[in-house]
Amino acid sequence: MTTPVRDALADGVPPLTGDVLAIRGGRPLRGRVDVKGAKNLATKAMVASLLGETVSTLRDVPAISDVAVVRSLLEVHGVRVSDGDEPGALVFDPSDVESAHFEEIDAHAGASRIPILFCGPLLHRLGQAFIPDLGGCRIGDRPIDFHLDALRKFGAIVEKLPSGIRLSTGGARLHGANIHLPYPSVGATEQVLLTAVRAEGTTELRNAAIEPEIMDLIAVLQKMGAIISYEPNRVIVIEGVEKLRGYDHRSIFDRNEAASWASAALATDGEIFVGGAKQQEMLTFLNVFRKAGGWFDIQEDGILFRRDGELKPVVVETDVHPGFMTDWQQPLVVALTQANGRSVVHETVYENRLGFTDALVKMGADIVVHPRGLQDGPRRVPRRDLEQAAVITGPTPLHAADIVVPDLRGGYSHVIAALTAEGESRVSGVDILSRGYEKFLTKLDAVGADFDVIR
Ligand SMILES: CC(=O)N[C@H]1[C@@H](OP(=O)(O)OP(=O)(O)OC[C@H]2O[C@@H](n3ccc(=O)[nH]c3=O)[C@H](O)[C@@H]2O)O[C@H](CO)[C@@H](O)[C@@H]1O
Ligand SMILES: C=C(OP(=O)(O)O)C(=O)O
Repeated sequence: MTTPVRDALADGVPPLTGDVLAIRGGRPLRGRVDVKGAKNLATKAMVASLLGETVSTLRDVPAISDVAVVRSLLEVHGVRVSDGDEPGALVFDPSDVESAHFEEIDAHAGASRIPILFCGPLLHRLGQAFIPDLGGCRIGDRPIDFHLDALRKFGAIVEKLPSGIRLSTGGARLHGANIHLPYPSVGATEQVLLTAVRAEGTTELRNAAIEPEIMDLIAVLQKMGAIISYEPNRVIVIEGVEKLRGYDHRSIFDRNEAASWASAALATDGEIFVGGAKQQEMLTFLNVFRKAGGWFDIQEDGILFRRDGELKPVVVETDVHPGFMTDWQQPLVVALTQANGRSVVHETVYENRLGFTDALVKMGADIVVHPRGLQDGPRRVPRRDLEQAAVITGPTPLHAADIVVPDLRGGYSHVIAALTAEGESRVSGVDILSRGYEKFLTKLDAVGADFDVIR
C-alpha cells in the first residue's frame, strides 16, 4: 500500500521497520531543515544524569530512536523521565535508582552503543552493573577493549558473559587512574570521564578524544560539580568528587546531520539552509565542502549550502577531531560521484565503512574500493592497519535502483543517491535512519523530495 506522503508525515512519523521509500530523483533539493541536539551528545548527557543526586534537564533532545533506547534504559534503572518546560526538553529524576530492579535489561541488547557508558555511573551508584550486548552501526569490529581496560584500572571487576558483561566494585569505591588510550576513541574517552568524575582521587587520561561532543559532555559534568581540566596534547585531568548534582544544559547541535544535508544540496545541485548549524564545529567539513565546489553562507541562525559551479574532485582522509569526521564521508561520496575527476576517500577510523558504495555502483557510479587502502602518495594522517580507500571517478549519471540501507550514514547516502538519480528507486530498511535523523521524512518533504512511503 502506498501511503500519501502528507499522511505519513503527520507529527514527523519516523520510517517504520518494513517501510520502503519509493523515491523519484533527478531534481534539486531546496528548502530549510533544522537540526537539534547531537545524537552523539544527547545520549551521553542522558547517561550522565545517573551520576547526579538531583534532577537534570537536557534541552534540544532530538526525537531519534537512540534517545528512545537510552530513555528506556534509564527508566529500567529507576530514573523517572518526563517532558521539560519547552519542546525538546527532557527531565531526569534519578532519586529512585538505588531501589530499581533491572531484570528487563536484556531486552535492550543490540539496540545502540550507549549501554557501555552506563558502567561507571552504575558502579558508583549501585556497586554493580550489567551491560547487554551493544548495537550501533555495523561498520567494523567495534571492540570495547579500551573501555574494559580503563574500567579495570579504576578498580572495577569485569566478567564477560556469553551475552553482555557484568561488573562490580567488589564493595570498594572506584579510584582514580592513569590511562593512556591506544587511540583517541570517543566512547572510551566518555567512559573515562563518566567514571572518573566520582572516583576517589585524580585521573589522568592521555590520548583522549577531543570531539566537540566530548567538550560538551565535559561542560555538562562541570555543571554537575565535576572538576575536569583539559590540557594540551590530548590530556584530560579529572579530580574525583564524592557527590554530583543535576544539570540544566542545552545540547550542542548535530554537526553530523548538518553535514549530511549540506552534502545532499551538493549532490542534487540544490540549495539547503540548515537551521541551527554553526561554523566552529564544522570548520574541517566546510573546507572540504568548498574545495569540492560547494558554496556556503554562515548566518546567525544556520548555514546555507549550495553548489558553486562544477563539482571538483577531492582527496579526503577521515580522522579523529579536528580531522574530517568519518560520519561525514558517506553523504559526501554521493556528491563526489558528480565531480569532474578522480576523488579519493581514505577511511582511517573504521575498517568496514565503505560497503555502502556497492549500491552507488549499482546505480551507475564509478567507485573502486581498496580494502587495504592505497599505499602511494603523501598522507596527512599516518596509515592505520584498518584503513580502506574509495576511488571515485566522476561525473557519472546515476540511475534508479532497488537498494537496501546498510547503516545510518550509508542509508542517508543511499537516499541522497536515489534523489540524485533519474527514475524511481525503491529504498528499503530506512527505519535505521531514525537512529540519527529526527523527523527524516518531514525534512525530506521540506526540501521538496518526491517520494512515497510504502508501508
Ligand atoms: C554514539 C557515538 O558517539 N558514536 C560515534 C563515536 O563512536 P564510538 O565511540 O564507538 O567510536 P570510537 O571513537 O570509540 O572508535 C574509533 C575507533 O576505535 C576503535 N576502538 C574503540 C573502542 C575500543 O575499546 N577499542 C577500539 O579498538 C573502534 O573500533 C574504531 O576503529 O565516535 C565515532 C568516531 O568519531 C563516530 O563515528 C560515531 O558516530
Ligand atoms: C556510527 C554512528 O553511530 P553509532 O556509533 O551510534 O553506531 C554514526 O552516527 O554514524
